[in-house]
Amino acid sequence: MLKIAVPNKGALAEAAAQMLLEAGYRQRRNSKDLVTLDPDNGVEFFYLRPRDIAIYVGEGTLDAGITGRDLLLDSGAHAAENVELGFGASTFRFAGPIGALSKVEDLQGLRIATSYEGIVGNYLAERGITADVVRLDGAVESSIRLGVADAIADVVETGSTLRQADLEVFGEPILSSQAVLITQQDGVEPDGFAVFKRRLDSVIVARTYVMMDYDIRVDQVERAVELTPGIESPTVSPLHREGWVAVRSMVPRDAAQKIMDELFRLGARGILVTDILACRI
Ligand SMILES: Nc1ncnc2c1ncn2[C@@H]1O[C@H](COP(=O)(O)OP(=O)(O)OP(=O)(O)O)[C@@H](O)[C@H]1O
Ligand SMILES: O=P(O)(O)OC[C@H]1O[C@H](OP(=O)(O)OP(=O)(O)O)[C@H](O)[C@@H]1O
Ligand SMILES: [Mg+2]
Repeated sequence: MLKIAVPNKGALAEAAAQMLLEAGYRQRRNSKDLVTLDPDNGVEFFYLRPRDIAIYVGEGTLDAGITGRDLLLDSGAHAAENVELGFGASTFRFAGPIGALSKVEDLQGLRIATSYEGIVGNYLAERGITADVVRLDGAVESSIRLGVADAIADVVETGSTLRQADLEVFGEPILSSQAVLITQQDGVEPDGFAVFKRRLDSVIVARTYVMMDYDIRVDQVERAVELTPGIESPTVSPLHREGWVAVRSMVPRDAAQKIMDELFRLGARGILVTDILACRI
């Protein structure tokens, strides 16, 4: 039985469960459940704090897990990223009172509040900066106003929490994070892991692409398929109407409208876009 760690709460929990459902796995019905067995698929899901997931996977107690790249790096666990899952995106940044700090070197000798002691400690050490890292559990943005820190290092998604606290980011982003599938570093691939990973990869493809169908005159088909090359190759089928063909191809979702405009300009008609529910590429 494949043992998979899933965030039990926090920013990644809902999206992770949703992705697993779309991949055809059973998920817990009650948000208090600690474990869910999916015997049909040979997987057991363990709902754990996202910060702890890399530890279980690194120790080999669990085969794989979903967590944030920032949490994985912060943990220092013996686990590695396997695939980016395309949700939970954020950056990890330094911030300070507006106008007070402009570069990472300005942190020398200051107090920096963060929940990510590992990442911040390594980042400063690599740059030869000595600062006092104050470890807090959350609501880090309040720490400067409340007098326990001079700067913070925290997750920034929309930036609205920083604005509320009259803080601004400075320096380069420390890292870009998102949800990732992790496995033990240098471990043997667990039984059944290839199928599990393929299912998640397929959800990502189904979310990233749409199916596009259109009719086009034969003399324009070469130009049209240049716009819609698909992943392997587009399907071109004859139409009853003389001199026309039907084309079917996967296109990136975020480019679909622009491609439709260009196809229309080439004379394509009956251009239809549909969602892909599931796939194996
Ligand atoms: N807006 C966000 N706020 C916090 N974490 C986010 C956000 N967007 C993405 N993440 C990611 O979620 C993970 C943090 O999850 P975690 O559950 O520890 O924090 P949380 O959502 O702040 O939960 P809590 O504070 O309730 O424990 C990190 O990988 C982080 O990059
Ligand atoms: O850039 P934003 O969109 O504002 O999101 C980032 C904020 O959200 C998270 O806090 P959360 O609400 O999880 O509270 P916490 O600090 O107590 O964990 C994170 O720690 C930041 O504070
Ligand atoms: Mg939080």
